[in-house]
Amino acid sequence: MRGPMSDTHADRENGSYDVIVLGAGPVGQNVADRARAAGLGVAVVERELVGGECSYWACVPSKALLRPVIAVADARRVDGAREAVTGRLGTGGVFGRRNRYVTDWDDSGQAAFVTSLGADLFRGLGRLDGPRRVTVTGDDGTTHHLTARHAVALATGSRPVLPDIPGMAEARPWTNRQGTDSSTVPARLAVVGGGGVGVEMATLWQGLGSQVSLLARRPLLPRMEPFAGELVADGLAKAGADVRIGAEVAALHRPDPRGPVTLTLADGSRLEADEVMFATGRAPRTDDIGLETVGLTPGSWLDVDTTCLVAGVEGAWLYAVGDVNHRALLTHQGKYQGRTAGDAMAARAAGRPLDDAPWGDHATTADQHAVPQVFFTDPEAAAVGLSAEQAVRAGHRTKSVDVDFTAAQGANLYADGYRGKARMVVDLDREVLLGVTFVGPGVSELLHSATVAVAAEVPLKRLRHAIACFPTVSEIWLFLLAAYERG
Ligand SMILES: Cc1cc2nc3c(=O)[nH]c(=O)nc-3n(C[C@H](O)[C@H](O)[C@H](O)COP(=O)(O)OP(=O)(O)OC[C@H]3O[C@@H](n4cnc5c(N)ncnc54)[C@H](O)[C@@H]3O)c2cc1C
Ligand SMILES: NC(=O)c1ccc[n+]([C@@H]2O[C@H](COP(=O)([O-])OP(=O)(O)OC[C@H]3O[C@@H](n4cnc5c(N)ncnc54)[C@H](O)[C@@H]3O)[C@@H](O)[C@H]2O)c1
Repeated sequence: MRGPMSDTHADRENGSYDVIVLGAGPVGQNVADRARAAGLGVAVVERELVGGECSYWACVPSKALLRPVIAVADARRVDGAREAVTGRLGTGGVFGRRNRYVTDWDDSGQAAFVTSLGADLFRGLGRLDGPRRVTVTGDDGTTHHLTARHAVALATGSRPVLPDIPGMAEARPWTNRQGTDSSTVPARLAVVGGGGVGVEMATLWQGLGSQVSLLARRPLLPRMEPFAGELVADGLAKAGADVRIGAEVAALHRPDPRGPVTLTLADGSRLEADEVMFATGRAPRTDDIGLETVGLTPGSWLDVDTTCLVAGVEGAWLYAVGDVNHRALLTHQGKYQGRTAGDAMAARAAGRPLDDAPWGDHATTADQHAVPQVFFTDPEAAAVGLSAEQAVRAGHRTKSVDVDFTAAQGANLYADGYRGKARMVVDLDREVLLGVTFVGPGVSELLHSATVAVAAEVPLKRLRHAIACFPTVSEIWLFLLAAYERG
């Protein structure tokens, strides 16, 4: 096998590369970056926009749109500042801000970044065509046949799932795409699904002036501590949204495509809205990427090892990174996998030993122990590691400590009438943290302190010497540790 720095002009003319990356979202770009940094010849294939769902219809536009909503809510929590907030949000300014952050859905900047790495960018649909082979079909029907000496990385992301409900096609529902790229505010918006997309979209569109109904079968944010979903539901209700837990949509009717949509719920009641959005989970974009040509099942999530190699494929050449491996459907976690897998490919290509023991350079150990996540709702919900219930289920001997943020003067000074809660889950055998959850205004920037403590397994005896500044929201740490010590 040839080592790194093996791509020559002739190789590229022949479509021969060290590494081929399918999908130029944030994750694919990170694989390409690391592989190029190690001197490998890289081809990147993208069928839509370089930058992926995250840049144009997910993280970036949603946070660009949510920020003005939260900024106004924050100001309204401070006596004196509140009086200065008059009127409604300027939707022109809000949508203009979003358009700037998504570069008007023009990917030339990110495409230039990929080529600046020294990677070749192929525009078109990439499909595996047997081991180490990829075919790219462009919109204009042109075809490129590529081969990979060392690795193919599948970074094709995920798409929204629409449940099989009568009338779905007629209802022309919004998904995360319309929820983030629309520039008109529906007077009434029904949002179905109480996960991350549902709660953020409900916060956003209610804040922009829609009358939002959030329909969730189960309590909100089921993967976080229960109090997170409860406080977020309270916040939405306070903002004027109609939050219905235990609601199930049975049928949809929209006889006039320009008219309202009627939702019939399982209890027989009806709800009329101007748009309905489904935020009911994701499916992997693996149905049409040639998985069957390498013995895998089209449409499946891809099982991977700690270096992100796909299980059940001979020869250590096929990697799956980001949403497609279903480890953690988060950009930052996918990028971490991309960096780790890119480094592992380079080590394997050079014949160097792998450092894939837990927390090694070629191991994605944080995927199991220290995944951080923030929902940018009002209040924000932020968590890292295991919830109390997950920790017990994983067999740990634990103690959970809960503190109300009003204990911290920094929180009270940050927002009058601050409402929020924190929990830390302690591993009693090792006296380190397994997980931490913060819910409250401004907690998103507090989360990284907890992520460092969980990932680095900082002993609690040492953590008590990490002093939070007075008077900041971070003072919550002092009260969590004191509550733990009190027993
Ligand atoms: C509304 C919403 C908000 C979110 N907010 C956040 C957030 O705040 N923070 C966070 O961490 N995560 C957030 N997420 C999750 C985040 O968007 C995903 O985890 C992230 O986009 C995954 O990155 P990826 O590169 O794996 O996939 P994607 O971003 O989906 O990129 C995959 C790329 O592959 C391309 N592709 C697919 N198939 C092929 C093929 N056959 N050939 C060539 N190219 C192909 C696609 O066109 C796409 O460009 C959010 C998700 C949604 C829906
Ligand atoms: N800020 C962030 O980090 C952020 C924001 C949004 C999304 N994301 C990530 O993107 C991914 C996708 O989010 P999502 O909210 O689409 O999926 P999800 O799987 O997190 O939540 C979907 C919800 O819809 C419910 N549901 C499923 N079918 C339903 C039906 N027929 N009727 C009513 N409810 C139904 C499920 O019970 C679940 O609670 C998640 O992994 C999430 O973490 C992250």
